[in-house]
Amino acid sequence: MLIEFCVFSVVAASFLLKWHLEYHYDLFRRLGIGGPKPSLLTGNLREIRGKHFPLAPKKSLGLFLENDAQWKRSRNLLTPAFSTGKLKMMTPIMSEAADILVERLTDKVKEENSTDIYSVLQSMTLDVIGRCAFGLQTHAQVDNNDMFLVKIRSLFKAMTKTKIEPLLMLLPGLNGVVFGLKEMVSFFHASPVQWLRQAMYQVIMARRALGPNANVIDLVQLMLFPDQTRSSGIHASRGHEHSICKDPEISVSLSSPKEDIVKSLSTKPESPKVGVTPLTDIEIMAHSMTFLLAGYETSGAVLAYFFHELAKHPEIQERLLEEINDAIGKRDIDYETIQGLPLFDAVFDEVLRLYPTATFITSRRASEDRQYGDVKIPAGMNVLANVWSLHRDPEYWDDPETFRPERWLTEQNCKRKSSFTYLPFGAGPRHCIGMRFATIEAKITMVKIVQSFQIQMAHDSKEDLDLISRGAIVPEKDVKIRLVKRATGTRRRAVRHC
Ligand code: HEM
Repeated sequence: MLIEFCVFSVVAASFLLKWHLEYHYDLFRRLGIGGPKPSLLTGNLREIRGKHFPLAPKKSLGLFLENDAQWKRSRNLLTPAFSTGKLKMMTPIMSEAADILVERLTDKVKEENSTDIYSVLQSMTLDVIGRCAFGLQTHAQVDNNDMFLVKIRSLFKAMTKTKIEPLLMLLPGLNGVVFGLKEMVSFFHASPVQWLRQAMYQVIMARRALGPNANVIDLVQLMLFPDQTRSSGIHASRGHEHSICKDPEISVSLSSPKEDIVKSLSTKPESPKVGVTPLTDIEIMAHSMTFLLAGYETSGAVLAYFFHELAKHPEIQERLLEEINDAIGKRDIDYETIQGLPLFDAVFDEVLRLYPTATFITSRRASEDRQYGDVKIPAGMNVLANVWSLHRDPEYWDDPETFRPERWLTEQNCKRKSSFTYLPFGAGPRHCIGMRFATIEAKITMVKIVQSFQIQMAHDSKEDLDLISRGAIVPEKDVKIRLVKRATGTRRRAVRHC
């Protein structure tokens, strides 16, 4: 009897599991959404892994993770930090980082026939975001062992290597448990996330100690004291030493023993004002981490794609140089001078059309049931825009696989930017908050590079880059190019270290 009961239970459980999986995998068909037929055991996992799609596009911190009223409040509080005025103040920092890049590459040209530009650019974008966002004088460009660089690299490496995706695909209910466990592990072990949080925490504490009148205006300061920094004439910080600040009074070492960060951070906002509830320390830390990761990963990859395409198109480089000479001449590059460079803008737009690096983060949750033709989107469902395919769809683009910046110089294609067929930075109220920051950084860097070097394909360059997805779509390994120094380069700006 017991044996019969056991056999019956196993058979019944198998039928139930089969029914559950069939029902689960049938969702898209029921909603009228086409696509490859899922297998009973693995769903569409094979197709997804084969094409290197990411599985958790919205797993991040800060703004990425927030929704509805919470997101709206944060976005309102953070938006002024990216105003034209604030960005103008940050451009000298970007320009200085680009000068260091040129110097570093000048040295490399003497020694190497082929340079991996991707790793060099990652270091530069880390220095830029470190300084503009947190006033940190990271030295990633000149020191490969810079702790921020080491930790951030190991964080992204770990993200590439994750082996839990298949499990989460089969049992989506485990999502919360797995991420909770990961949080716990990172809390008790010195994971890169823990180290970076610790660093952010120390910046926040140091800045709180300095108060609203500290003579700096970076993102942390703007988040801590939005009202004070909004109206004042204070300027962008050129950065502090790794121990956070040169001021001995608030100097703190990032390698100091671990503290219970979450407990010691305030969860109540300081001095709440009528109408606006300022960000709490925990929120500021989450937003800081988001800016750090978003600013480092996407911008480094986009600049690497820029180099790669220019190496393949020397004629465009010469036209860019002409444009710089006509529009800027010997003047220094700043916020104003980079505005009048239409060909540069076109090249930037075309790079982002072919390589929309953040393609898999443009998603929205449906707030109500909607019907689009035969497709039904139920309330609560997450919908992801497949920007990569959209940007290469022959229905919208002539010769879509070809790098052709000229397409952006026609009025018809310029209009396309506002028609939801071109979405490198997303769209609507939730579009990338760092869009102008990233654009200015890329343009300043590339103007200085084109002024200083000819970019060529090296003997070991790849015609088509191998790409991987780890949240953003980034080069899998090196991006090899050859640089030849031009006769006249950029002048090194006078650097004010204070
Ligand atoms: C070339 C570089 C970059 C690209 C291609 C890029 C792209 C994107 C995209 C596609 C989104 C989603 C937009 C949507 O859902 O409509 C996004 C969101 C976001 N980006 Fe960027 N990004 C870049 C650089 C940056 C930088 C430098 C920062 C910060 C300094 C940043 C911070 C953010 C944040 C915080 C969000 C979330 C916005 C929200 O949900 O309100 N990004 N980005």
